[in-house]
Amino acid sequence: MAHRFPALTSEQKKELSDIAQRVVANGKGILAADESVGTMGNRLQRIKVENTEENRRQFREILFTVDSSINQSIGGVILFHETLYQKDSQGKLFRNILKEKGIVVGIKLDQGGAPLAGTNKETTIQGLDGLSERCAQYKKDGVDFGKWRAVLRIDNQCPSHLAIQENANALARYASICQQNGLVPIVEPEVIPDGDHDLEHCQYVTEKVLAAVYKALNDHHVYLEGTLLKPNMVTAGHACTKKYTPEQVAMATVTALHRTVPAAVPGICFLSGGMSEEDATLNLNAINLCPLPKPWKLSFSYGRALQASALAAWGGKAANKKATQEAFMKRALANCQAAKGQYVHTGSSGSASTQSLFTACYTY
Ligand SMILES: O=P(O)(O)OC[C@@]1(O)O[C@H](CO)[C@@H](O)[C@@H]1O
Repeated sequence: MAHRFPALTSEQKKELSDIAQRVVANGKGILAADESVGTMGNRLQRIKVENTEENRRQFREILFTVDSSINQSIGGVILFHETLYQKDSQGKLFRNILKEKGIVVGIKLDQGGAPLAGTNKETTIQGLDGLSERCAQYKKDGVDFGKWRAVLRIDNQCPSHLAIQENANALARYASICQQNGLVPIVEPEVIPDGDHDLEHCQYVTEKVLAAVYKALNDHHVYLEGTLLKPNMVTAGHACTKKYTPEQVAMATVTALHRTVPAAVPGICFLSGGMSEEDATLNLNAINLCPLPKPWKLSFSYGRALQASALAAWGGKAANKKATQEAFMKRALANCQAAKGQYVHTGSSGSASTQSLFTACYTY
C-alpha cells in the first residue's frame, strides 16, 4: 500500500526522535514523580505526613533542587498536572528548575481506569477525549513527553483478548495524538505483579500484550523512533512461592522484548512495579548483562524504586533535606550504573532500599 498520507513531517520526526534519545542517553533514565493526589496520599500516609498540596510540593521541591549532577543519571521527569504548575520556595517553576538542569519534562496523560463489562474486573484507561488540546497546551508549557499507563492483570481468564486489544488500541491512539502535538509518548502497558503465577506465565502474557501493542502502534502510524516503552519486567507473581534470580528475570524479560519490540524503538524504561529499590536495580543490571541481542537502551522509569528511601529520610521535616537528597541521588546513580550493566552491589544499602514496595492491585 502506498504511503500517501504521511502522519508526520520529517522535521516533526526529527524532533520526536531527538527528545526520545536525550531521555535515555548514556545510561540515563526517568524519575516517575507523577503520582496522582490519591497515590501521593498513600505514600505520605506511610511516613505519617498529611496529604496537602503544600506537603506534596515540599517533597518534590527537595527532589528537583538536588545537585545538578543528577542530570548524569536522570534524563527525564514525569510530572502530575498539579506539579507542572508548582514553584519552589523562591517562586521558580519546577519545570524551569528541571529544564535548567537539562532534564526533559514529561506529564502523565491518562485519567484513570474504567471497567470493561463482561470481564473479570478488567479495565481500560480513560483520557482520550480532549487529549489533543491538553497535549498542545502542555507542549506550550514546556512539556516534551507524555505517559499513559494501561493495567493488565494475570488471573482466571485474564488478561482477556478484549482487555489486551482495547488497551493496546487506547495506547496507540494516545501515542498518535502525542506525536501530532510534538510530545514523545511513553507507552506503558503494565502487567501488574499480583497473583501466584510463575515466571514463564508472566513471560507468555507479557509477550502477548507487547505483540498487540506494537501491532496497534503500527496500525495507528506511530513513529517508533519517537516513542519510549515503559513495560513491566518479567517476574513471577508476588504470591508465587518459587523465587527467581535476577539472571532468570533478565533472561525472561529480554527474551520477551526481543520477540516483540522492534529495534526502531530507542529506549525501554522499566517501571519498578513494587519491587524493592535494590531488587529493581539488581534486575536492571542483570538485564543489561543478559547475553541476548539488545538493540534498544534498557533503562528505568521508576516511581517507588527511586523515591522510597528518600521519602523515609524526609519524614515531612525540612531539616532532613540533605539526607533526602542523598538518598535520592544514591538510587539515581545506582540505576544509572545498572542501565550500563555496571552496578556493583556493596551490601551497604539502607533498610528502606530492600523493603518490598508492593501494593495489591496498584492503580492510582
Ligand atoms: O511502579 P513504579 O515504578 O512505582 O511506578 C510506575 C508508574 O507508572 O506507576 C505509577 C502509578 O501510575 C506512576 O506514578 C509511575 O509512573
